Amino acid sequence: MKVLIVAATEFEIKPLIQTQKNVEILITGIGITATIYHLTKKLLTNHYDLIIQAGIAGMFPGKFNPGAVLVVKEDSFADVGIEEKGAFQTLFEYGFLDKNEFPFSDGKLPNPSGVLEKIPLSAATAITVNMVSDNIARNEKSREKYHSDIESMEGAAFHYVCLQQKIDFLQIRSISNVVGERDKSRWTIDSAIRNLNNELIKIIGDI
Ligand SMILES: O=C(O)c1cccc(C(=O)CC[C@H]2O[C@@H](n3cnc4c(=O)[nH]cnc43)[C@H](O)[C@@H]2O)c1
Repeated sequence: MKVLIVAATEFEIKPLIQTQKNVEILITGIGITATIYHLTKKLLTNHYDLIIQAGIAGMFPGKFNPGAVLVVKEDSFADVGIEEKGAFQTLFEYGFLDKNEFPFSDGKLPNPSGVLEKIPLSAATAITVNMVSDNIARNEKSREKYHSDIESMEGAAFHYVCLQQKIDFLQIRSISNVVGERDKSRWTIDSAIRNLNNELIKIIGDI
């Protein structure tokens, strides 16, 4: 089985890079734009049976704990839309896009592949943002709207490209911080990356 591992930064998958020399890796850079460009470019000339995106993420407190490693069952572009007189509407709500136009289902980007069920990790609902914010009210609105457990800056872009290209995929995220926490001394990046890579190496070994 031909597998590609995708990450926004080399830092997030350093333990994997250092120990698994035969794994093919793509570092996209942080954010939606860089992810879509670099992943699509890679897929123009290469075929993979499975693509795994791995990275850290912020959590909305409640369901999971810092350091938890999760598999994402559904992701959404949470801040792509129109803000008018203080009220935000997605492209679907504004009427620019049909919420069931492929690859969207009800405005979201689920992982439909059977691979997800074979992964022994808790499944999470995610949102993806262009702009990380410490605005508590804004973050709470996003969490309520999408029932999201975690937030990243690339996940939905990854789902979008893989669904469009009809390639099986997995998004694996470990929790490094609470969404909106900008004091990096309160992030648990080291343990999040350690746990993420341990699980990633197990998954690759089991495939
Ligand atoms: O400052 C550092 O030392 C540092 C080291 C490694 C990574 C970072 C990042 O800022 C990584 C950004 C990366 O992580 C995802 N992420 C993590 N937490 C959140 C969040 O609360 N909201 C959205 N994204 C988050 C994101 O996908 C970025 O790619 C810093």
